[in-house]
Amino acid sequence: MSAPLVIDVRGLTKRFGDKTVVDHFDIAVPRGAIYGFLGPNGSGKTTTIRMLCGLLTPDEGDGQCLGFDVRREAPRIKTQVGYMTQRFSLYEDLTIRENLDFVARMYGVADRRKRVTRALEDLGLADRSGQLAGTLSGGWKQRLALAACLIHDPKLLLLDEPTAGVDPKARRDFWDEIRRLSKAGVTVLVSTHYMDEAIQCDFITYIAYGKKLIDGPATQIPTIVGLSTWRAEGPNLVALEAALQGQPGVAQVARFGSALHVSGTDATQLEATVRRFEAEGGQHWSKVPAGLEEAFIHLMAGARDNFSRDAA
Ligand SMILES: Nc1ncnc2c1ncn2[C@@H]1O[C@H](COP(=O)(O)OP(=O)(O)OP(=O)(O)O)[C@@H](O)[C@H]1O
Repeated sequence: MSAPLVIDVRGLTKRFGDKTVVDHFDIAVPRGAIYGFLGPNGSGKTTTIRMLCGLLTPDEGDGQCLGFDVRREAPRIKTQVGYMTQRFSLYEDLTIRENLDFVARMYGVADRRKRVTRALEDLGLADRSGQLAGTLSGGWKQRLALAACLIHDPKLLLLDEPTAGVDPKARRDFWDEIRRLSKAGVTVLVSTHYMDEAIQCDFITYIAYGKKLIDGPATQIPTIVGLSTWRAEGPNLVALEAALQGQPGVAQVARFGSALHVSGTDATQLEATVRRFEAEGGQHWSKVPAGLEEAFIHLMAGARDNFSRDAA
């Protein structure tokens, strides 16, 4: 039997003035899932998250979050959600313990002092409990923010770019914690711009210009998009990149470290083009599985075209 849905909304729409920033967005998130929320800057992720947790009222659309109506029962949703905002939103001039105590008090947490002490220990913050939050490094601030949004044992975590600007070790530790929470039955909706994080999600939805472009299991997104990808390694990649543009079957050419990835949806045409370039020598070509990044670049190119048409 499939897991019950913790979030199930349809047609969610938000307008600011005459601008529609979230446009008929649907999402269904099963209990215990880690659901990645991706899209370029300004695509409407934060606005959607704020509608889901009851901080913003949708202009259109309906559905439930944690079994409560997103329009009519926002106060009840708020009590069971842990929301980590994009910017550090705790008090810089309070200590770590004081911040956690303040949040625990707001949520009316029972046995508050014990709960705060446990939170400090769980997240490895016990030794630093007397330190002012404002003096913490980015990684430790992020740990504190996570501890604060877990203090009332929420069933759903909404994390808005929680690892932006955090070093790789801290990001890895953070994701270990997310997986541990998910195993314990906590549902996680997390926005991110990092592909290595996206691939760790059970499901992904990708939004651009307020509209959902795709959703599905993270590992299946490239297959759903239907991309075929070839990798070119060797010298003169700048010239190769220019020469490949507009060739039959080539939908996109993108740099991946020291290589070029060339992708398209017409596998036969693309291979014919690749073979032609391969015959000229110079670079080493290999077929590689399409990744999430190629899939999203491809989707974005299509979305831009549609957006220009819409705007025209
Ligand atoms: N209160 C507001 N009033 C007017 N416009 C707003 C408001 N909040 C957000 N917007 C606009 O809505 C659009 C979507 O913003 P949002 O923050 O939801 O995007 P995002 O996908 O979270 O972006 P990022 O990845 O940069 O955080 C942007 O154009 C933003 O300027």
